[in-house]
This record gives sequence, structure tokens and C-alpha cells, in this order.
Amino acid sequence: MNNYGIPANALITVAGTVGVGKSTLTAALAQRLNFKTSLEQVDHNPYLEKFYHDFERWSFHLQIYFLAERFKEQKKIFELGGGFVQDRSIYEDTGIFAQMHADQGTMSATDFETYSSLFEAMVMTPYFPHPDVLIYLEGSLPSILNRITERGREMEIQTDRSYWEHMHERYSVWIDQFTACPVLRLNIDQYDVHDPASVDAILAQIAAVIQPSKEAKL
Ligand SMILES: Nc1ncnc2c1ncn2[C@@H]1O[C@H](COP(=O)(O)OP(=O)(O)O)[C@@H](O)[C@H]1O
Ligand SMILES: Nc1ncnc2c1ncn2[C@H]1C[C@H](O)[C@@H](COP(=O)(O)O)O1
Repeated sequence: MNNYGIPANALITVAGTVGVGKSTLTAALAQRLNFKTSLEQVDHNPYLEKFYHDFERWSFHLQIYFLAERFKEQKKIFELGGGFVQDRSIYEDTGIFAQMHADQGTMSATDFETYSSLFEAMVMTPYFPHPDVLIYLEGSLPSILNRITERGREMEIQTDRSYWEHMHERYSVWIDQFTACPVLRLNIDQYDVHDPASVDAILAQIAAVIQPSKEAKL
């Protein structure tokens, strides 16, 4: 247990739509807690750019790739005994991205079924540590679009606004139904990741969510 009352073996996962600020908050929390990070690799992803140019052609390949990457990270977290802040959850791959492309017809029904059965088989294993808390970042679509633009990944900037609108809407429905682990909702206008007092306040909220749920498991 550290000064914040957060167990040293905790798994904190940061969720939310593209550009909302997950990686930035992940790094800030991990640094303060002296936790390891589990980050999403964008630069070495062999499918991501192709996917943004042709969803139909590449969505299945990309989902399989993300699933494999995410599962390797889950296994590492399990083997190292926790103490991680994780950028994006595996639940979002299936519950947001794969589902959205299946619903929009940019992933075929057969591909979605194959993907979903693989997902189920991988998640139902002892390697799969559910987070102690999932921090859900939320904010207005215009603020998030500004962040996507400022960050400057050309493939995302060139993507139609409607894609981000659908995703934003889908996230808000998804989180209201999410029950796999305890959730802490944070509005991006209500914290400043560069202000230590503001990060302290988040850590206190994390501790308040984790402690009762850890006690309940004992
Ligand atoms: N709290 C914040 N205040 C202002 N800008 C932020 C904040 N968090 C992230 N950003 C900026 O928004 C952009 C997207 O953040 P990032 O952490 O990469 O998002 P995500 O990992 O959710 O896609 C980056 O340019 C980052 O510097
Ligand atoms: N499962 C996914 N399917 C499609 N695209 C995905 C998936 N997971 C992440 N992405 C994309 C979205 C962004 O362009 C990058 C990185 O996500 P970010 O929210 O910026 O960390 O990968």
C-alpha cells in the first residue's frame, strides 16, 4: 500500500474515446504511483494506417492484431503481479471498435463472430486480470476533436467527423452498461494533468473506489 492508499499490486485501466487523454493520464498516474505502464503502440502497428484508408479491407486484421497485443500485455501484467496503469482496456476493442464496425457493415458478420469467439476464449483464462478500477475519461466532442487535431496523427485527422461522432455516442452508451469492474468517471474539464494537486485528487478518488472493492473480495 502506498501513501495514497492504493495497493502496490493494483491494476488501473484508463478508458475512453480516441484523443480524450488516456495516454497522458496513464503516464502521469504511473509516475506518481511508481507503477509500470501498459501502453498502446501506434507507431509500429502494421495495420492501423491501412485500416483508416479502407475499413472494410482491414478491420478484421486490425482487431486480431490489437487482440493479440492486448492479450500479451494482460499476460505480462499477470506475471509481474500488477502495479500497472494500462492505457485502454481490452473491453473497448470488442465493445466499441469491433462492434461498431460490425454494426456499420465494415466488418462482416462472419468475421465479427470469429473475432468474438476468439475474444471470449482468451478472456476466460487465468491470465486475464480484470482491472481494480477502470477510469473512464469523458468530455465534449469538440474538445476531443481539438485534441485529435493538436496531436497531429494524419490518419485520424483525415477521418470523417462522423466516425468520431459515432464513437463518442457509442462510448457513452457502453459505459452506462459496463459492469466488468468498478468504474471512476472523470470529466476532462475537471482536472489538469500538469497540476500535482489535481492528480492528487484523482488518486484519492481511485483509492476510494479500489479499497471497498478489494475488501469485498477478501
Ligand atoms: N488534460 C489534458 N489537457 C490538455 N491537453 C491534453 C490533456 N490530456 C491530453 N492532452 C492532449 O490531447 C492529445 C491526446 O491525448 P492522448 O493522451 O494522446 O489521448 P488518447 O491516449 O486518449 O488518445 C495530446 O495532444 C495530449 O497532449
Ligand atoms: N480495437 C481497435 N480497433 C480500431 N482502432 C483502434 C482499436 N484500438 C485502438 N484503435 C486506434 C484508435 C487510434 O487511432 C489508435 C490509438 O488509440 P488512442 O485512443 O489514441 O490510444 O488506435
